[in-house]
Amino acid sequence: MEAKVKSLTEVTEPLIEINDLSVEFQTSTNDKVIALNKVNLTVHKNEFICVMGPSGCGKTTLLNTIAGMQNITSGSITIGGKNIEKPSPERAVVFQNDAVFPWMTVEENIGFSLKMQKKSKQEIQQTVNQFLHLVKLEDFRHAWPKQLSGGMRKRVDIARAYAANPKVLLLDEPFGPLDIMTKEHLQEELRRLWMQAPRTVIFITHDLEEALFLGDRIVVMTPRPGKIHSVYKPNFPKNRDMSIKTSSAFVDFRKRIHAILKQEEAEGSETK
Ligand SMILES: Nc1ncnc2c1ncn2[C@@H]1O[C@H](COP(=O)(O)OP(=O)(O)OP(=O)(O)O)[C@@H](O)[C@H]1O
Repeated sequence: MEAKVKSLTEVTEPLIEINDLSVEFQTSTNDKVIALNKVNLTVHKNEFICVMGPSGCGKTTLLNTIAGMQNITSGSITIGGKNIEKPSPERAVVFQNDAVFPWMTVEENIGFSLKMQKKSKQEIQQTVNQFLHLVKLEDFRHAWPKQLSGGMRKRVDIARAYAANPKVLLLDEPFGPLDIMTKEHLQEELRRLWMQAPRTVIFITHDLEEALFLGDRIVVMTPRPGKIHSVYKPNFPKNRDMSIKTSSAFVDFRKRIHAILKQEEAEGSETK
């Protein structure tokens, strides 16, 4: 059961079903680390979910498990009713450090996965052009990654993941290392891209404002062993820009979730 779902007004088709998911690790000293403990969550088709929580609460483990890169100890994850067993092109992952190939131009990077999928040259070119346009890099199609800024490379990385036409996009703190202005610019661009080309997105972040700006729902996890503490649906306008950050509804949500995170942090340090 999801805890405290706030004003869930839209009902869409469930796509990802996470049921009683637990993941344990064995350390080198043979100790057991419970990274996830009976996590339950339903993610709907074309929903944008942000996952937040204290460091070490299992956010990356959750993302890696959905990606099929991490074994499940118990419970299950299904996508469209099918169990996840291994990585698949239907789930594209974007990490904190971009995965842009330095030996390929911008357009070759964006078209790479389509080439691997043996799409026709014409289809590759069409999709590459569409995403170059969506991430506003048309003038840089022949540029090499080393000629781009960090923010531009991140746009290539997101376009590369998107162009593969995955059902699910998994993003693990993709804007973490960027400066605040670049970060906010990319947040607006990602939201705009998602509005124009909807996908199911799971976005991990430490940044509460980023989560509130980007997400349709915000999942707050507890300190290790990671569980879902609460799920919020702020219902901000679908089409949004940075100006919502100063709205009273945004400030109010920010305060509420911040208080929960502070309390979790305090409880976590008491039990250490
Ligand atoms: N391969 C591993 N072996 C042992 N323990 C691990 C392994 N991977 C993760 N852990 C532990 O599992 C817990 C969850 O880790 P995870 O990286 O998922 O947390 P996180 O919430 O993403 O953290 P952060 O926000 O700091 O990136 C942590 O205590 C971590 O030390």
